[in-house]
Amino acid sequence: MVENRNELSSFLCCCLQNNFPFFAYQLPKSGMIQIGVQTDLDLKDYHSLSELDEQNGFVFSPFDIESCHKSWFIRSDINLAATEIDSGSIQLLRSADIKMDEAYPLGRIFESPHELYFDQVTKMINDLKQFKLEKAILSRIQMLDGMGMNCAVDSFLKLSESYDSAFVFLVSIPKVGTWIGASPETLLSSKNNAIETVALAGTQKLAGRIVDQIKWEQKEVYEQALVSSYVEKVLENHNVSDYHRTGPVTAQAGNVVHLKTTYMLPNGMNFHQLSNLVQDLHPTPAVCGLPKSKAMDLIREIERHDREYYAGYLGPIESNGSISLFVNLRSMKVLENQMALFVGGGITADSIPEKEWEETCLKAQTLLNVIRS
Ligand SMILES: C=C(O[C@@H]1C=C(C(=O)O)C=C[C@H]1O)C(=O)O
Repeated sequence: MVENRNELSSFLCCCLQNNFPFFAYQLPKSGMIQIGVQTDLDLKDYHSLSELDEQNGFVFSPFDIESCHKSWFIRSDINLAATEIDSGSIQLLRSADIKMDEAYPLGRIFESPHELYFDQVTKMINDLKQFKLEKAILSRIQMLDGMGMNCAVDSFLKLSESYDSAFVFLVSIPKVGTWIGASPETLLSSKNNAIETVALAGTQKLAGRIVDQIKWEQKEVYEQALVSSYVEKVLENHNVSDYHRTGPVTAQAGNVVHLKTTYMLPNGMNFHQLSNLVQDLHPTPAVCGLPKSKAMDLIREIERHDREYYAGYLGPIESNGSISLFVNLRSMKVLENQMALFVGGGITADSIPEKEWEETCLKAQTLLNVIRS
């Protein structure tokens, strides 16, 4: 826990209450929270990451880039490490007062109860068989009543204290939304000359077992292999061949484990090349499916809610070309007096609806165990 937790908490609450576009995040294994605040409401939306070359800030992109949701860039006009925050830091915010007079549009949040999810999985399995698709990801929303804006900062801080190996974030854009999460999945990261992407899929309950001794069934191995071969195809299309692959190994994410293959890419890719790679990687078959466009159509047809930024990507980018982008998973959209928790899982022709429901409950617990503690 950071020593100045109270000051940090007041600072983040002040950002929220005063409608600043801002972000706070903790990179995996960094143990350090970084904060960036944009001091006006002139937000930039982008189509391709390459438009953001040499900028410092944070990107927030939706699952479906053809939807009404835009990809946003938050500038970090104020850039602070959490440890630097003291009572004087709030003065910095006060000097840039940007109170908005319009209310937030909250959008349509549609919870999928057990019965509906069960029916949707069954339909998805039938469609996968009928149209010969390999995999599609079905998601649902669980509403958390009585936990809203006033719990946002505390929930973020608790997640940052509990999940050292996740990308823990709190991001807020007026009129777009406030999101919190602890993602286990890197989309693409390039820092200190190490460029990395992963293929993550397959889920089991950890249940007190030793991570390295966990065995996987054929269905999960197949699901994860689909993601790996997709990543490899994208790399090949971008003429990246001399990468180093590790795995698949079992990786822990709170109370669940996944299968994960890590790809270390050759040094020296510039921002433009990385942007193009992101464009093609997203959304991976870990959150959309295969073949991509048919899986996307199936998701649009079967899911009744709008994923918005769930299963999109987000993270900091720096003017020196560093990027740390993660998939927006194990995350919640914060509403006035509720939170909408998004969870999903990969469906194949062999899926069993009840097991798929249980998997989403397990994933939801990753967040619930911590924020309700
Ligand atoms: C879709 C989610 O997770 C993704 C799907 C997984 C799966 O199908 O087993 C595992 C990890 C993630 O890539 C989620 O957490 O909502």
